[in-house]
Amino acid sequence: MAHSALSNKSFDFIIAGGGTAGLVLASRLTENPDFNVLVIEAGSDRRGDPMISTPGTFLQLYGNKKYDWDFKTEPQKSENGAVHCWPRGKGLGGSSMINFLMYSHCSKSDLNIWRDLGNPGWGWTDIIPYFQRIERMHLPSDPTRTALSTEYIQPSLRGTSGMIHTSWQSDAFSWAQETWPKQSKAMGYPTSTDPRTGTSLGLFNQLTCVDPKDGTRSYAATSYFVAAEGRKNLTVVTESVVKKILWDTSGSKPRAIGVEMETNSSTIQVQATKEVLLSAGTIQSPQLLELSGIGDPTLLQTHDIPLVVSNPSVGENLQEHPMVVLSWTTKPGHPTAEHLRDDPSLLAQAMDTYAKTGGGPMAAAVTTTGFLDLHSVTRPGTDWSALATPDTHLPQRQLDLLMTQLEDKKEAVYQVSAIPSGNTPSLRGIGNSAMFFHSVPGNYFSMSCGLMHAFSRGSVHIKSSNVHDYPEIDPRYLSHPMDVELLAHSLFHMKEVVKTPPLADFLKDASDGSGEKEFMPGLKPFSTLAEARELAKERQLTMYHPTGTCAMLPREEGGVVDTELRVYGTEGLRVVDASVFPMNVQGNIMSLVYAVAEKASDVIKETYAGERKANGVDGTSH
Ligand SMILES: Cc1cc2nc3c(=O)[nH]c(=O)nc-3n(C[C@H](O)[C@H](O)[C@H](O)COP(=O)(O)OP(=O)(O)OC[C@H]3O[C@@H](n4cnc5c(N)ncnc54)[C@H](O)[C@@H]3O)c2cc1C
Repeated sequence: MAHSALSNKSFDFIIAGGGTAGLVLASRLTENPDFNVLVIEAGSDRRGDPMISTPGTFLQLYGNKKYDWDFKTEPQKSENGAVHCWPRGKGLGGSSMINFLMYSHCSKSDLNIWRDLGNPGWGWTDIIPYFQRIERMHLPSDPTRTALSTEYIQPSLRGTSGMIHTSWQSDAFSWAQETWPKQSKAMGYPTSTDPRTGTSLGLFNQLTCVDPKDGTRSYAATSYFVAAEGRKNLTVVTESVVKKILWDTSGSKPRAIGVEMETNSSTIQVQATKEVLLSAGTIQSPQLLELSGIGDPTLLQTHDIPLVVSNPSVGENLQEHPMVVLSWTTKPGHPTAEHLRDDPSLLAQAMDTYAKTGGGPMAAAVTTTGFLDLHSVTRPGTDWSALATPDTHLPQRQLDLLMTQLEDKKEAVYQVSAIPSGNTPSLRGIGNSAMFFHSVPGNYFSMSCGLMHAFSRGSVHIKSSNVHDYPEIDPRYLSHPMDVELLAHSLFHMKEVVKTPPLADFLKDASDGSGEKEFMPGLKPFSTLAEARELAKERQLTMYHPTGTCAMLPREEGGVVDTELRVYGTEGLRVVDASVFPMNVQGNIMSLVYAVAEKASDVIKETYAGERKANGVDGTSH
């Protein structure tokens, strides 16, 4: 549809943001031919762009405004003013279009905590069917099963006919991938089980969102959107920005009746007869609420935005997975990413293999990951409960639940990952691509430890009434002392891991006789906890998993949406994306974003099922 033809047109549902969650909604809602749906997406349709579809090019997308909003955080007080780049996907598919393709899973306890926070219907058993519905898992070939030790997966727990392809590469296994599960055994970690069982510890090679048919990225635009694309009841406009929600304030509650949007340099209004659904993500869904008059009255007044609903919780409760990375020098003869950097003929060969077969190194994403509990990583003797200090940004109930998970021997406190490549965290404020594509001569291996349940809470708020002004993002990284201590301990543990064979056999010994492995140049040695704390502050990075800014919680406990994801105090308005997570969960969160959107689609369909019957559409009585 021509953008101009949209003006004053009406739809049953308007979805603001055609990202990960937005395209699930679009696809599922238009299964009902009676629903007329409009999706408005700020970015472009990048299907077919090899930079997106080739798994091996993802690290080059960050900071490129063609694909990435390229947000920056506020200077972080607890990190001597450090600024972090926060990439977010801009285009059909949103962040699923640019992410690392890792297909992970939350724990049973993570979701039961959601339920216990006042969200009946959102516990483990409630959400599991949606995980099944999302996934189309491809069994590994025999060489893959042997090389990557994939036997921990229980196929019976997995979806095999869903929208998102999950698989492992079929060739070009790296020494790091083959060694990783063996390292788990050598460290005495628990034997890995399928994360779908609800608990999952140890190191393993996880699934990635790659369609093995041609080795391409499987994401919201190539799956959910493709399934719905030809439907007459779906309209998708790209390169168009939702500016704010339109209201009817004549009833007892303000009702969302459409949106104001900018398209082709003009501003138009489009009507929604049933609902407006915000799926603009953790940064921009709260931005749109505030621009539309829902938020803290003082903040809205500062920006001359008329108050529609007072709710100071909008944009609060921001949570992330902070992580630290260490890198070591590899021994000669073990290929790393730097070999591709330094030898253009190797890169050309990899590209050629990918073009001809859809395989080779360019078809591989990161698989080497795992989860560890507190006691597997930290040094004995720390009084963790003494570090659980109250914080005005962290509700006491959340603090208590965080402590329960921290002390639970079955729960992951850390996600540990590895890649055969160096990393330069000092460039965290310059760009994520620059950090990975470092220019330090030599070959390296990196390991990271990320906190699954951070204690620090931040916020996202508008800086002006203009949708084009990026909001103020303040994760308040490491503002809680627990996070600093947990990361500091993990730095010591990583040093122990790399000193243990088989991994130790691939890394150079330090030349100073210390018995340590040789760090990548520029990395400061540390031997005391005080030094490790400082290093954690210098090297802490984003894991790209912000959540929680439009939390599904009781309103008096910081909630923005209820258990049907309706925005408190309004009618005809829901938020469906990662911003509704009340508390962050273990692992890479995309699978849960898909699951939340699948469940939301069911809830919305159910809301109007009665209406269809009442209208006699199903041939039933009035
Ligand atoms: C670099 C990176 C790596 C990651 N790696 C992984 C990984 O390997 N595995 C994993 O599980 N998770 C990963 N994640 C996290 C995961 O991808 C996201 O949490 C998830 O995709 C978020 O989905 P969403 O629907 O909440 O938001 P998004 O998918 O970001 O969708 C929001 C959409 O709204 C659009 N939008 C915003 N504002 C407006 C507006 N005003 N008007 C119109 N459109 C608008 C945006 O352009 C975007 O398309 C990663 C994320 C990033 C950024």
